[in-house]
Parts: sequence; C-alpha cells; structure tokens
Amino acid sequence: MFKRLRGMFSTDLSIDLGTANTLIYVKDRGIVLDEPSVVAIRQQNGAKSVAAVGMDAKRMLGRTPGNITAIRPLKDGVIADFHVTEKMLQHFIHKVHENSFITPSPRVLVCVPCKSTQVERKAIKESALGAGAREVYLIEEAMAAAIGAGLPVEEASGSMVVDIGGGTTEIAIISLNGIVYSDSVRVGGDKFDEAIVTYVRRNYGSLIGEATAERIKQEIGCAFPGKELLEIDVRGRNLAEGVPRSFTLNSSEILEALQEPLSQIVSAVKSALEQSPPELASDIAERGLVLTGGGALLRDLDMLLAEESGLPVIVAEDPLTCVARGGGKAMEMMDKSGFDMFSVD
Ligand SMILES: Nc1ncnc2c1ncn2[C@@H]1O[C@H](COP(=O)(O)OP(=O)(O)OP(=O)(O)O)[C@@H](O)[C@H]1O
Repeated sequence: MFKRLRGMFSTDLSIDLGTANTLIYVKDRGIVLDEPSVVAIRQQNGAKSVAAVGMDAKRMLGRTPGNITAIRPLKDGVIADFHVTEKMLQHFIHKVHENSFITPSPRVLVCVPCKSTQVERKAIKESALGAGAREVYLIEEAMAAAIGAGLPVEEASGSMVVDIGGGTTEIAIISLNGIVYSDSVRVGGDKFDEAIVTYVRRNYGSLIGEATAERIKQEIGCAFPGKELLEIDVRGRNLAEGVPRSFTLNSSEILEALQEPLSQIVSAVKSALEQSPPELASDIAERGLVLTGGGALLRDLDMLLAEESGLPVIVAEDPLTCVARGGGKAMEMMDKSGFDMFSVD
C-alpha cells in the first residue's frame, strides 16, 4: 500500500528505447525528450569516454575524427552494446530531470521489441535502475503502439497494429488487453536507407552516406507508384573518379530501390493475417490495420499495404510518438488494474 501511495505522488516515465530514436513521455506533460539513439565515444590514451549523446552525436555520424566513434548502441531492434545503451539511457533520464521538475526516482516503463531475449530485457531493466529508476516495468512495443494509436485493446475484438521503426517492424493482433499474435521482422527504416545506398552505388557508381539516404527517403521516397514524380539533387563520391559528383534522383527510382524491404514487410503482414484466429480476422477486416512508427510516414505505404492485403489501412496520428504515448497511457491503466496487466518479464 505504501508503494502504491508513493507511486501516486511520483512521476512515471514511459520510455520508447528505439533503434533510431529514444522518446520519453511524462503524464500531463507529454513528450519531454525526443532524441536519436546515438552515442559518440572518445578514445584517449586507451580510455573511453562519452563525447556526445543524442542529437549532438547524430550530427557526428560518418563525420568523426579517428579518436571519436559515433555509434548506435541498438541495432536491428536489439541491444548491440549493453554498456553504451546504459550510458545513453542514464544521460536521457538525467536530462529529463534537469529540464523538468520530476521526482528523482521515478517509476519507469520501457517499451521492448516482442522478440527481445530475456538477457536483453534484464539488461534494459538494469540500465534503467542504474539510471535512477525506482521501479522498472517492461511492455511490448506493439502493445504500447496500439494503445498510443487509440485502438480499443481492452475490447473482445481484434485490433491489428504494424509498427515500422528504424530497426524492426513489429506486428501484433490484440484482443482483451492481450497479444494474440505477434511477430517482429528485422526490416525497417534502416533497411530502406541501406537499399537506397546500394541502388545509388549500383546505378550511379557513387557512394552516399546513410544520413543522405535517409534524407532522400524522407523527401522523395514512396512505396506505391504515384501520379507525381518527385526529384532530389544529391552529391556522392564517384567511385571511379574518387571525387564528389552531383546527380538527380527521382521517386520512381527510389520506389524501385525499396522493393526488397517493402516486400518483406508485406509478407510479414500477410502471414500475420493468415495466422489470425477467424473471429479476430473478421474484426480486422472490418476495422482495418493501423500503421505506427516512423516508417509509417513513408509516402503511400498505406496504399501498398491496402492493395496487398485488401483491407483498410490507417496511418495513426503522430506515428513517431505512438509507442511512448501508449506506454504512458498503459502505466495509467496498470495503476488502476494492477501492474501485471501489460508488463512482461
Ligand atoms: N517522413 C518519413 N518518411 C519515411 N521514413 C521516415 C520519415 N520520418 C521518419 N522516418 C524513419 O522512421 C525511422 C524511425 O522511426 P521510429 O522512431 O519509430 O523508430 P524506432 O522506434 O527508433 O525503431 P525501433 O522500433 O526499430 O526500435 C527512421 O528510419 C526514419 O528514417
């Protein structure tokens, strides 16, 4: 009871610890932190230290001198470097403390990929405790995404969410506050960027960095042939001449470049629908499936999925923040109905 009372007076944080971005949501305040999941490490006289975290570190990606490396500690939706992830989480939690009047030892809910291992989940819990959290709960990303998108997860009817992040696409069918089916494929925004880098190298004999590929994707990328042909001027290093060269890319070339990762997402969605229990499948057919995550912003991805699945497809409002907001709402629901409601070990 004491714990419960104390909980009522402290601030709860919901953290979307993503491959591409980390977001922190606080009840009544909204999103208080939204930064890239990037850490720059400086190596000096054999000792390593953190040079920059988040936005500052992302600017350094691909532009660092020899003694600094900018890394993304979460890759393909899993923790690639536990130690650096912990440092990053600590930095972000402290930053939130500095900028807002939040109790020093908050309760923290971290959203984790559905296919994360026990070892990864334990490491995330320990990182958050090490960063000053009083209690740490974990929730599956897809559940948080569905709640954040406003789906009626508590009803006895099927809701389907497809969360397309940087490293993974998480697909879940939810009913009565539980996940009936979930799958995670290691395809997301990063694979789109890699596909653009490969396309440019193959067709233009030029090398572009991942940041340029991401910009191309966001400005002219599309998942379905549209009426409008968009163009972008880019500069890359010509591999034969070794010097920078400018060239123009158009949206139909990017559509061609993205075919492989797009088809992997389409087949994961189809396979989820095939494996869904018939009653829930009919609910989904009626209500449609909802897209969340930054990948949902790829132009006409909803049209591609609608064409391939034959179902209505809706892009959630503010898809980039759905998971963090949903985590916050889940904490409120868990406060009322018990913390075993959504949390996973
Ligand atoms: N307008 C846009 N068009 C296409 N892609 C976009 C757009 N805006 C953001 N993205 C992509 O969304 C991805 C980041 O999405 P998000 O923040 O949801 O991922 P994440 O939660 O960090 O990753 P994960 O869920 O895999 O851990 C990046 O690959 C980014 O390039």
